[in-house]
Amino acid sequence: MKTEVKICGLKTTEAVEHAVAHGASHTGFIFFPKSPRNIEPDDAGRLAERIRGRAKIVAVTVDADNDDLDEIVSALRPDILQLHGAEDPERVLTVKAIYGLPVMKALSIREAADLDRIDPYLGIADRFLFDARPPAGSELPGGNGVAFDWRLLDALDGSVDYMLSGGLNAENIGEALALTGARAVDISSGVESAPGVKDLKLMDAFFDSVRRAEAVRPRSGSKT
Ligand SMILES: O=C(O)c1ccccc1N[C@@H]1O[C@H](COP(=O)(O)O)[C@@H](O)[C@H]1O
Repeated sequence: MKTEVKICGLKTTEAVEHAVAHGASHTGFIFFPKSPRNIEPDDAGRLAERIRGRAKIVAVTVDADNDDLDEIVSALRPDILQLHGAEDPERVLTVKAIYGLPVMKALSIREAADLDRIDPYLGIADRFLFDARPPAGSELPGGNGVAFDWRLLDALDGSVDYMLSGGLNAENIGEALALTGARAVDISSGVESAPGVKDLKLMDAFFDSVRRAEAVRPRSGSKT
């Protein structure tokens, strides 16, 4: 089975079209003003129209209120809402009820106990996104280019559906996939030449590494 790849933080036509043409299953648009990847909802909507139906469109938000979500959902018409803040299970349920969209809840992971935070969202979040804890002083809850210890996911119940994220790049994705058996991955700064600037060659290198890792993956899909 092909690994799902989400290229996140897209801001240009070139980057969006390249990502999808080269195998991105998901495209991510960031709505967080402090991020170098922040995009206005109308601009994201225009970009998304170019690839709608060919890849899933993901709106990435951080503790957004209903007014902001209304604007984002109306302009982007996303397939998935990625909630990357401190949204509790009740808020996830509310967002799902209002917008009728699947929610991918991001959780930051640094130590084994962080996996306990999954439980309250089971049956509520449609999918999880596991990212690293932001480094001290970072203003960004994600997109920091920092990885966590992927071995922590050994303790994960195999039925938990998730995207692996945080500090992935063409050099480490093979090891990340081999260790975790992840079926879906998410990358942002690892395919950038500068914060917020997507690099098409780095994207190609990442897709190549994912395909190489798939070629040696056990057919059962079990972890190596
Ligand atoms: O990328 C951002 O700037 C961002 C801002 C606010 C919330 C989430 C953000 N990014 C998410 O974090 C992952 C991991 O990023 P990276 O690969 O470590 O740079 C990214 O794919 C987004 O889902």
